[in-house]
Amino acid sequence: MAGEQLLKVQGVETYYGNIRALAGIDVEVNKGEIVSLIGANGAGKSTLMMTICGSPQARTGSITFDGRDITKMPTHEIARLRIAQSPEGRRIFPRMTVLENLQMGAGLDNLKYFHEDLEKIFVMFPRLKERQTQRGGTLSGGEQQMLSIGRALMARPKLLLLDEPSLGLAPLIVKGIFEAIKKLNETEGLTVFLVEQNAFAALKLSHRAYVMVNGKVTMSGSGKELLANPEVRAAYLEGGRH
Ligand SMILES: Nc1ncnc2c1ncn2[C@@H]1O[C@H](COP(=O)(O)OP(=O)(O)OP(=O)(O)O)[C@@H](O)[C@H]1O
Repeated sequence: MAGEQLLKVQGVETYYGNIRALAGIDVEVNKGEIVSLIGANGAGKSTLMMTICGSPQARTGSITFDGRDITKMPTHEIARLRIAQSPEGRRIFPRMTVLENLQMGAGLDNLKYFHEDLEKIFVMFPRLKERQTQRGGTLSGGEQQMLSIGRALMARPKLLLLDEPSLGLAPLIVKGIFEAIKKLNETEGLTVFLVEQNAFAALKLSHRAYVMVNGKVTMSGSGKELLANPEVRAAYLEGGRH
């Protein structure tokens, strides 16, 4: 049901050796929401995404997903609960074709929906349909991003985690990808947690957002509130495209 809590991150600390990358994070995502996490390089955004997926694991605090404690669950079990990730850098399989990459995303559980889901993704990203037989590694950056999102969607996620979908892409391509995310949310009720350096695009798209600085959440609010917030504007929006 829309509005119900789906993900709750409470007091999470994550370390790389002795270095504390997350210093007590509290974040919530409700069903049907698009929530974004913005912040500068090195703030810990990707680390939070990875911690939700169980690698690295949180040293303290708790992560609950769909009513289950996933804090110490191995990554493959977390994926089975239908959290799908489109990671930073896309990580598609470069030697496999577009179609094979999408098949890999579907996994064995979803084979019966394969053709239906594939058609949806081809409607969303017609470019992928045209390039079905092309190897992933030879796609353009934008096409690889579409493939990475498409592959994550083939898993029929309850929660889609997107790490920097706009990275290295031209503004027009970013616009197309963000519109596709918005449409998925509106038509299918897909819940999305998005990490972005492109704060303007992310805040415009999101129902709610968190600002992260040095491993801590320093601000949160609706996308609109944060877009209008002078501190956010000065730190993340001045000089940007808006
Ligand atoms: N594998 C690792 N080993 C050691 N330190 C790491 C590792 N990965 C990240 N860090 C450190 O943890 C901190 C948070 O990094 P993280 O990648 O989560 O930030 P980010 O907000 O996603 O940044 P960016 O936008 O640049 O990707 C940084 O100081 C980074 O150097």
